Amino acid sequence: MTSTEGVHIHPAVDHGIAKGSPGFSGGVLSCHCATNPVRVRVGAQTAHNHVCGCTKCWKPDDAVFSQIAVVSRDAVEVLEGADKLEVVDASAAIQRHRCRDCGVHMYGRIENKDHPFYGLDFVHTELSGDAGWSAPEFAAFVSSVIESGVDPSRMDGIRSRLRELGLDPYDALSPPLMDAIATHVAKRAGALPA
Ligand SMILES: N[C@@H](CCC(=O)N[C@@H](CSCO)C(=O)NCC(=O)O)C(=O)O
Ligand SMILES: [Zn+2]
Ligand SMILES: [Zn+2]
Repeated sequence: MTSTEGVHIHPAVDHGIAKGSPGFSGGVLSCHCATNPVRVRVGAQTAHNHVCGCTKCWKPDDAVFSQIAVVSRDAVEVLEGADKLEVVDASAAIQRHRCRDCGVHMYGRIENKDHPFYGLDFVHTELSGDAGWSAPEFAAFVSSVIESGVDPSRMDGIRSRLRELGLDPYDALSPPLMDAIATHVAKRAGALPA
């Protein structure tokens, strides 16, 4: 059996996963700047929280995965420090707005109205001091951690640890999200009724 001792995923899950609170209605995310932090209000509970191994999502120092969830873009408002925000990659589907001083990603927005997830922003709820955010439910883009330099020999341990935590590992998004994407594509192509 593969040992999971000493396998770190992300600080928000390494010591057990906090459950979301019923009725939780959001909070304020702050970047890591000691002075004049960027502050972003997320005025609703998040959904589809997951850990993500892709190279594009922001990870705290030494974490192998990011933790990221979605929320309606209407619920996201920059309260302070808008002048410090810059888009990491304007050509990406998810335009991640990061603090140019500390590098933390404050929200990721989809501007393409044809994208299956248009209307949802991506946020890292660990940037909030509030408890009650929706709990991570699965692990996405697990094989992608290799692209960040993780030795492939560590993958058995990483996948075992994810399963131990109850975060089923996938090399893309979870099956329900992949089905939602495929349904959107099929409707646009006329393969399914709109
Ligand atoms: N192997 C690539 C995968 C990058 C990727 O496709 N990431 C996903 C998930 S991010 C949140 O779960 C994605 O949808 N990306 C769109 C975008 O970043 O704009 C890698 O690791 O880079
Ligand atoms: Zn900052
Ligand atoms: Zn990602």
